[in-house]
Amino acid sequence: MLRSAIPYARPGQVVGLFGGSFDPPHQGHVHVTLEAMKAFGLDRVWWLVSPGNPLKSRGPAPIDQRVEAARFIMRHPKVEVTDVEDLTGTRATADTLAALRRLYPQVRFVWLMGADNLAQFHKWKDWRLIMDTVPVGVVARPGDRISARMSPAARVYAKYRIDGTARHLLGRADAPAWCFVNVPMVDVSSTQIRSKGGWT
Ligand SMILES: Nc1ncnc2c1ncn2[C@@H]1O[C@H](COP(=O)(O)OP(=O)(O)OP(=O)(O)O)[C@@H](O)[C@H]1O
Ligand SMILES: O=C(O)c1ccc[n+]([C@@H]2O[C@H](COP(=O)([O-])O)[C@@H](O)[C@H]2O)c1
Repeated sequence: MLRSAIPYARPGQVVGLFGGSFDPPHQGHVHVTLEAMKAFGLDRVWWLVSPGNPLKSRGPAPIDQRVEAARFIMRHPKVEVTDVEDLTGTRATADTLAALRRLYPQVRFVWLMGADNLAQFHKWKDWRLIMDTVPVGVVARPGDRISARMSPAARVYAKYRIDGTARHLLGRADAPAWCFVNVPMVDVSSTQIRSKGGWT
């Protein structure tokens, strides 16, 4: 596979970063991307295909395979599928964000994730630093809306929550700021797909 060139963004643009294992990518990922772009006032979204989630013991399929599949499924002029963490040599999101902020000092980044990841967020390396550094956009996921809203991260950062009715302000908000959007949900996961034969 052709390695990604470092993606381009103009100074001042708001870029949503959507990190994931994408093992395999599916319509839930596409749905979250399009909803987040609309909801949070993003100029672009970069998919960060992870070399390996630091909290998952099971290694994913080879990154080239996941990037290729992601490019096949996610086709939108404002969305770019990247293997940026291979370029930066980072695994933990806090480290990836630090590297990207050094590389793009004039770009405004927003971290995007599904509700299941907000529920687990307090287990991530330097999670408070992430919250204090970039706005975070969270998209509803079947089964995880309540656990996300009651999660340690949601509670600790409760006063920095932007109400869903003001969601469009998130992209240009200063951190800490986060917003949970209760959009229509797509009930699909990579685990389900793998259990039905996965990539074949
Ligand atoms: N159907 C969905 N609705 C909302 N968010 C989703 C959905 N599927 C994935 N996401 C979000 O996409 C990001 C990447 O997820 P990931 O690639 O791990 O997919 P997954 O389906 O959760 O995989 P797995 O089942 O292997 O855990 C995460 O932030 C996750 O919360
Ligand atoms: O930084 C961490 O400690 C950390 C822990 C768990 C997940 N993440 C990131 O969260 C994103 C979603 O991961 P996943 O495996 O749920 O698709 C992906 O970019 C991971 O690198 C990051």
